[in-house]
Amino acid sequence: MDVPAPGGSAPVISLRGAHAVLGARPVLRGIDLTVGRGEVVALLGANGSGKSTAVRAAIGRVPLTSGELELFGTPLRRFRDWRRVGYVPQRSTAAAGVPATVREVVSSGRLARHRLRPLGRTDRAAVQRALELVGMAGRAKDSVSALSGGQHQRVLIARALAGEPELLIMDEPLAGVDLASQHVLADALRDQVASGASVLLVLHELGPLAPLIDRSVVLRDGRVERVARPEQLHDPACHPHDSEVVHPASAVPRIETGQLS
Ligand SMILES: Nc1ncnc2c1ncn2[C@@H]1O[C@H](COP(=O)(O)OP(=O)(O)OP(=O)(O)O)[C@@H](O)[C@H]1O
Repeated sequence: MDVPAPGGSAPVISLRGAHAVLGARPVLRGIDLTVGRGEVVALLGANGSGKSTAVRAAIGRVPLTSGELELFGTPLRRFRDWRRVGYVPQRSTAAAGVPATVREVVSSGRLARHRLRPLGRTDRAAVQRALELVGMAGRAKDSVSALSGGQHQRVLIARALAGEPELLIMDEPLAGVDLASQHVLADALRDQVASGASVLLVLHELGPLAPLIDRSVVLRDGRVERVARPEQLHDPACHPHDSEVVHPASAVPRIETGQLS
């Protein structure tokens, strides 16, 4: 049985009893993860605990050996509306070395919306807005290969924002990003959330994003170890397992809907 999200609408992500195997290794071992509409959920845990695999499973990029996944209330096998989802993978330099400008890379975030049609005025405005949100508008004409790692990360985030997704998934968006830029990203995210977006973030430290986070889900060895409010994780970067336990998510699914009280 699925758990209703706050407000009664279907959760944007509903992953239930997810198991996944990579190579011969069981990496997800029965994960429940629900993100309700308008919620900001942080996925925490030690290296190798399965965070990246869980978010990739949550968008169907890692097949489940058992378990269920629904996006916006639709089972994955029937879900087609990918323009509602923006995904920023774990830091990659995939676009580096490509002879593309910052604006071109960010514009590619509109692909799912405009397909092969040329960018229209609305598309261009969304691209410009995304560039401004991450503080990269001044570098729009530069080649991405001329950017630092942190700037590159901001461009990839802008690419996801340009698609105006209802669900934004970011895998370690703060990795290698200086504190000033982390605040820029926090402001960009706050803006998205204010306009109704739901967000799933993989993080090692909450940093300036802490005030935005409704719920933290801590993974350990491919399982949900606990679900907590951010303030209950006094130092998630160093001691993700020392914090106060609220409830195991699997035992108390109500918490997974963000109804911590
Ligand atoms: N392609 C793969 N083949 C086999 N094992 C894999 C593969 N990708 C990841 N794994 C293993 O799955 C486990 C979980 O990896 P995952 O990247 O999901 O962890 P993580 O929590 O995101 O870690 P980190 O904090 O280091 O990014 C690790 O033990 C990893 O070695």
